[in-house]
Amino acid sequence: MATESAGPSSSTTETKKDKKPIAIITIGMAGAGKSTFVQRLNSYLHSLEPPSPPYILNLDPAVTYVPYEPNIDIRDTVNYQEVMKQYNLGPNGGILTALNLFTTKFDQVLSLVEQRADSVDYVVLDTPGQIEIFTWSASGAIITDAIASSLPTVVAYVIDTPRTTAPATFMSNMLYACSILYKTKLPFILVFNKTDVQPHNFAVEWMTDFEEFQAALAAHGGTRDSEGEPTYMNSLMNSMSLVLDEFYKNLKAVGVSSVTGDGFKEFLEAVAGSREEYEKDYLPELEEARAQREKILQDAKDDSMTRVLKDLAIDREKNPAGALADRWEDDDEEDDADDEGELDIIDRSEERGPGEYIDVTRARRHDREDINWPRPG
Ligand SMILES: Nc1nc2c(ncn2[C@@H]2O[C@H](COP(=O)(O)OP(=O)(O)OP(=O)(O)O)[C@@H](O)[C@H]2O)c(=O)[nH]1
Repeated sequence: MATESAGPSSSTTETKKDKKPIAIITIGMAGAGKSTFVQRLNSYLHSLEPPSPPYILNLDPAVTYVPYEPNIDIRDTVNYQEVMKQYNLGPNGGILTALNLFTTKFDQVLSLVEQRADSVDYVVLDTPGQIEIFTWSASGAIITDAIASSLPTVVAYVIDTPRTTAPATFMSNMLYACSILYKTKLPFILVFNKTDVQPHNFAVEWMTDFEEFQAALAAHGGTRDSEGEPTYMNSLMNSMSLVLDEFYKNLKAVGVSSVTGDGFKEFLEAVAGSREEYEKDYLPELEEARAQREKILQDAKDDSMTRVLKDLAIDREKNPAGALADRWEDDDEEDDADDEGELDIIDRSEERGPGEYIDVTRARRHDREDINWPRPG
């Protein structure tokens, strides 16, 4: 691929020292091309002048092959096949449980990402193929919130353009995107992928010109019943397209081909715009929510402390000799210090560890005492 000049967010315009990297969470239906997109984005960023290699996280425990070299790979931490066997789960339950287990260690992932904050411009997350496992699970929400609290974050919603040319499919895809936007409230980019097979201008027209979409809807079969009246589905889609018209105003849309590399410059421009959006809209809300959470936590702590001190005073009054026994065991403190040093997440770029799985089978039997996976809830 030809060497590109530095994109809008690369080091020419962003000083690594004063700008945090931006996190790109790649979400999309199975087969939309997420992994190929991440791979192309990776090679595009490497080809910039100067190169801007991203820090990549693979969060799909079930994927057999990823076309890029992730820095952190969920498969190094959780053995999805073992999780399925161990907890007697099917494929989707296995993926969800593996993601839940990984999420319990996500603070370690964050600290590894933060260590790289000075040297990378982009942190890219590839998510499981089963979109709902990430978008509608508690662990997906925890991971998204954790990343978004720590770095400017944007969601890249990858769409299989050739498969979305029918108005009804297009609309259901947009409704799904809409639900993710309102759930995460993060800056959002619609990435129309596979434009080498199907250019995405039809989608841009439908998003910008409501009447064009109505005409496409009317031209599609099944919109009128035998008496020539609009069908229920047709009326529903008409009303929903009006709702979506409002939603499109909050979105950026770009067309890319993950095969040829077309459109990646525009994608990075959209990402740069999203950073501003994150700082202007998302960050103030986040800080307010965080301050509120901290206040609630502090109030609860103060309340508990007051009650503990009160109980303690009563106890000491009744039993003055017992107060002498109120000491921490030295051993406990040592154990705590050991726990803090434990590190289970592997950064592949620092330490190669093929086969370094955390074997949940053994972990449950306590062969490895440093790892204590919780039971999936
Ligand atoms: N023509 C064309 N094919 C693409 C493009 N991007 C991805 N593909 C193909 O689409 C198929 C699915 O791509 P993946 O990257 O595996 O899709 P995914 O969304 O990661 O799939 P899951 O792992 O199921 O989530 C593969 O056969 C890719 O080669 C593209 O831009 N153009």
